[in-house]
Amino acid sequence: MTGTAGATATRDGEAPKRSPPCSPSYDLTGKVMLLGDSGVGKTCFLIQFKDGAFLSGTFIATVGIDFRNKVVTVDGMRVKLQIWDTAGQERFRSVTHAYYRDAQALLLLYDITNKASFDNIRAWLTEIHEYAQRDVVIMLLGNKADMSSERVIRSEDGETLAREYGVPFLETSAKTGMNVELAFLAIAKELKYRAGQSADEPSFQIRDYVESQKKRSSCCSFV
Ligand SMILES: Nc1nc2c(ncn2[C@@H]2O[C@H](COP(=O)(O)OP(=O)(O)OP(=O)(O)O)[C@@H](O)[C@H]2O)c(=O)[nH]1
Repeated sequence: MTGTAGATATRDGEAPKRSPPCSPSYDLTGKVMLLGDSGVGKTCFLIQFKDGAFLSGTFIATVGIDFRNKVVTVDGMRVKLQIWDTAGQERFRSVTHAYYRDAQALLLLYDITNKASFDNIRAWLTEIHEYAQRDVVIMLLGNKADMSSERVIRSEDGETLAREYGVPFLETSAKTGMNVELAFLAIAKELKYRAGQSADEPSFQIRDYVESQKKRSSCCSFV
């Protein structure tokens, strides 16, 4: 028996009941990439956001590139974030460069306990300017903020670098979840704003938004 797409099977003679038309479970989609040196916590950051879990134990470096989807709701709009987790190791760079072009947002991570990962941020930004779209949204993240006793990069150093490049900055922890959701929500809000969905709203500034939420987070435990 041949069937009709979207129809539910019935007894002979009865009109087939049609399924409701497929409606996508999101209003907008955006591609986000996680970048930064190997070991800064990109995979853990993504898993914390997607599943609310932290992978501790043996570190397994990402090979190539992988992605996960998550739909977030901002101001009543569902934004599907397609999040690409890249390998930080140098030998995979040529693979990941190919994915920069159609990314709308890049989360660039360093590890606050690893000076080299912070020093390499300028080289990452050079690569981004070479391979990504000119108007790509960039956010700088100082990860592993839970490891305060091993900190070698001060928060002010991250802030100064971010200001120099005109990008928003957050310290985060993929272990505790600190500021993980805020980073993605800020990106989703910016993508929504850029898509013109908020034409009647005052203009959205991602750096101001992140700063205001950071202040709320330090005063009222909001993440
Ligand atoms: N304490 C703490 N450890 C973390 C955090 N994020 C990641 N780690 C640990 O750091 C190590 C590296 O984490 P990954 O997420 O695999 O690093 P990555 O940046 O994806 O590395 P590549 O795949 O090689 O690019 C793992 O042992 C994690 O458990 C964090 O926020 N706090």
